[in-house]
Formats: sequence, structure tokens, C-alpha cells
Amino acid sequence: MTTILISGLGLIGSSMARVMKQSAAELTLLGDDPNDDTAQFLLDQGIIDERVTLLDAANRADIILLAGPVSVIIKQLKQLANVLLKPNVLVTDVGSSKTQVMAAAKDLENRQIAFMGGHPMAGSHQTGAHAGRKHLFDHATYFLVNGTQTTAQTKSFQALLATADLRWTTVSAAEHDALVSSISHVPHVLAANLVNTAAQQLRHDPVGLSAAAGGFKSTTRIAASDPRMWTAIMLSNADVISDQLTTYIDQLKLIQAAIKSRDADQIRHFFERAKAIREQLDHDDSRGK
Ligand SMILES: NC(=O)C1=CN([C@@H]2O[C@H](COP(=O)(O)OP(=O)(O)OC[C@H]3O[C@@H](n4cnc5c(N)ncnc54)[C@H](O)[C@@H]3O)[C@@H](O)[C@H]2O)C=CC1
Ligand SMILES: O=C(O)C(=O)Cc1ccc(O)cc1
Repeated sequence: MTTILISGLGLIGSSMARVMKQSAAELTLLGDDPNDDTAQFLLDQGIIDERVTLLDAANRADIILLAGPVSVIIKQLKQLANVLLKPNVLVTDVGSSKTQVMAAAKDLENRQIAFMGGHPMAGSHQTGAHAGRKHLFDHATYFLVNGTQTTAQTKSFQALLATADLRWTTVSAAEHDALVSSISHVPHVLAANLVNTAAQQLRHDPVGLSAAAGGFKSTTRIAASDPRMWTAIMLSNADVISDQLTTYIDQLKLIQAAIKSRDADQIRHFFERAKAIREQLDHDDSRGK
């Protein structure tokens, strides 16, 4: 019997619980979340077996999965370094940035407790346990950042998520944070900025945003994500995101200059390049790469 303790039972934590419940292993799933409705909902659904608090129940767990906001994960890693744990426990997380998380795990690792950084590259702009589902992570990339875990611990964690058919990808924390800044963190800033800027420009227009077609809506879907979660992500990867925004602003100025000077070749080249790359992404997805 394997005992798993998940702290943070929102979209990601509850979806991880749902996937693990389908695994072949005999599991006891302990869940920690300050939200009473969330915990009761997951107990009623049979998704968790028992509601606990992280620090009280930590010594019962074979695997501890931290799935709260990044700021909470960082605090919890420091707290876990001061409580009694099973000697072979694996502590892991799902946070959207990794450098600060790996640094926060150092005290735990110094106590010979295994930690492995993790990040599933699937989710939604929705939050909370009701939005969670067992197919949320199907075929997604799942980043792992090696800490002090053994190969056997990595394999037993991967086996718990086998039904999701994940693309396991091991990277360093710095590689992870640069890559994910490009494909997730900066796009979130841009989506929110598109919405805020359009709303500001259209504030006196009686039709305004209500006329938006699918393009505006699909480009900005993620602007409806949880502001508190995204503030924690921004703060945890601030230098990388800020540097990439500088590059982004430089690129924006180049296309602005091309539009202003009516440079049709440069404008067309700009769109041709993006179209080819974007179509390749769809092509790769459809082939399950
Ligand atoms: N939303 C997404 O699409 C993805 C999010 N992530 C990461 O997963 C983590 C969770 O995100 P979501 O599930 O989307 O957020 P969520 O808002 O749906 O869930 C977070 C949960 O953590 C709980 N929580 C807050 N403080 C806590 C504490 N002190 N102790 C225990 N639980 C606490 C909340 O009550 C809530 O149920 C974040 O670190 C996020 O960066 C990773 C991949 C995708
Ligand atoms: O809603 C979407 O499409 C996302 O991009 C979800 C997401 C949010 C945060 C992550 O760290 C990873 C994935």
C-alpha cells in the first residue's frame, strides 16, 4: 500500500489525484487544502480518502506532492525540512517555475530527504477542484528537474501517472525557467496586456470588446487565469521574464517601424515566419510528437 499526500487540491492537485486513482497501485490518498468545500467535494467524490493537514500527516506519506501556488510550495518545502518524515519518502511539486523551488528544497535534501522538481505542461485558465479532470494531462510534456531522488523513486512516481501517457522531459531548473518563460509566462503577460490595452482604447466605444471575433478570444483565453497564481509565478521567475520582455519589446518596435513605413515585404515576412512555425506546431501535435 502506497500513501500519497497531496497538498493543494485545486485544478492540478485534484487532477493528479484523479489520474493516480486510476493507477494499478493500491493507494491511500491523503489531501490537504485550507478550503473546506474543496476537501468535502473530493471526499464525496472518493477522489481523496482522508482530509489531513500537511505537517500533521507528512510522516505517513511515501510520496508528498505539493500542488498549491508556487509561493506556498516554497514555504512548505522549508517547513517540511523541520518535521519527521519517512526516510524513503519522495517529495515533489507541480509548480510553474523551478529555480526558486529547487533552492527552497535544499534544507530538505540536506536531511537526506529525496526531492524532485516537477511541472506538468497542461492545465487551464480555470481553477479549483471542480475544474479538475482525469484526462487533463493526457499526452502532455511533464518536466522533471532532478534533485536527490533515486531512479526507483522517479519510476514509481511515473508509474502512478502512466494512464496519462506523458512525455517525461528532464531539464535543469535554469533551462526549465527560460523555456517556460518563453512559452507560458511571457504569453500570459501579453494576453493580459492585449485585454487591458484593448479595453482602455475602447473605453468610450459603445460596441467595444463585444464585437471581438474568435481571434481575439483565442489569443486572450489565458487572460482569464487566476491573478493570484500568476502573480506568484511572475515573482518566482522575475529576472528571466523581465529579460524576455525586453527582447519582446525590441521585436515589437521592429514590426511597428515596418508598419509605419509601409514596408510590405518586411510585414509579409513577419507573418510568413509565424504562420510556418505555428502550422508546424499543429502538425507535430496531430502526429502526437
Ligand atoms: N493552472 C494551470 O494550468 C497549471 C498550474 N500549475 C501550477 O500548479 C499549482 C496549482 O495551480 P492550480 O491547481 O491551477 O491552482 P488552483 O487555484 O486551482 O489550486 C490551488 C489550491 O491550493 C490551495 N492552497 C492555497 N494555499 C494553500 C496552502 N497553504 N496549503 C495547501 N493548499 C493551499 C487552494 O485552496 C487551491 O485549492 C501552481 O503552483 C501552478 O503554478 C502547473 C501547471 C499548470
Ligand atoms: O491554460 C493554458 O492553456 C495553460 O497554458 C495552462 C498552464 C498554466 C500554467 C502552467 O505552468 C502550465 C500550463
